[in-house]
Amino acid sequence: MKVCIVYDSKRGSTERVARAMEMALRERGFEARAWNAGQNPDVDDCDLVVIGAPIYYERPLPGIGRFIASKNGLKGKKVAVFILCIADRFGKLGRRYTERRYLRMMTEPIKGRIIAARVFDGWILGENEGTIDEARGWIMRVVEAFEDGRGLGIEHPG
Ligand SMILES: Cc1cc2nc3c(=O)[nH]c(=O)nc-3n(C[C@H](O)[C@H](O)[C@H](O)COP(=O)(O)O)c2cc1C
Repeated sequence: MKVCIVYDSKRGSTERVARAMEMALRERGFEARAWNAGQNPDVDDCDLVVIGAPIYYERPLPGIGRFIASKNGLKGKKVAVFILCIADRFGKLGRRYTERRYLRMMTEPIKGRIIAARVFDGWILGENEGTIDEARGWIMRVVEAFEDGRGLGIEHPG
């Protein structure tokens, strides 16, 4: 099975998370590759496409939307989506907000089948090691769900 991770990132944290996922998958023997959305990778032969972006000024970085649009909404693909942001830190309201606004902006243009969506706690200065651990764990559970034909639903930090 081949997993393609496509991300956008301005200050590097989303790239770091995408690379951690790529490495975790490869360690377990999966074929996995991470690309910046600007490279516009061909994902036709990918079984699972993982899409990730950070939130800036209330919206995902636009490179990821351009990528999704350029692939006809990833129609016919199984897709997992993740975002990095900080709004999730603000209790129940923050969690609801990240789902209803941020994740929705990621998922709405996708025409493929979304099997998992995940909010990660981002960072501005100083890597968030907890996020890296959670990313490694999440991607393995996503792949298991894919193999079992299940969906994982929406998950938040912690
Ligand atoms: C200028 C700026 C604006 C941001 N705007 C938001 C925002 O509107 N909502 C939010 O939850 N996080 C916001 N963040 C937090 C980022 O999403 C977080 O730092 C993320 O990890 C950055 O990803 P990157 O390093 O891949 O660019 C902002 C961060 C910066 C520096």
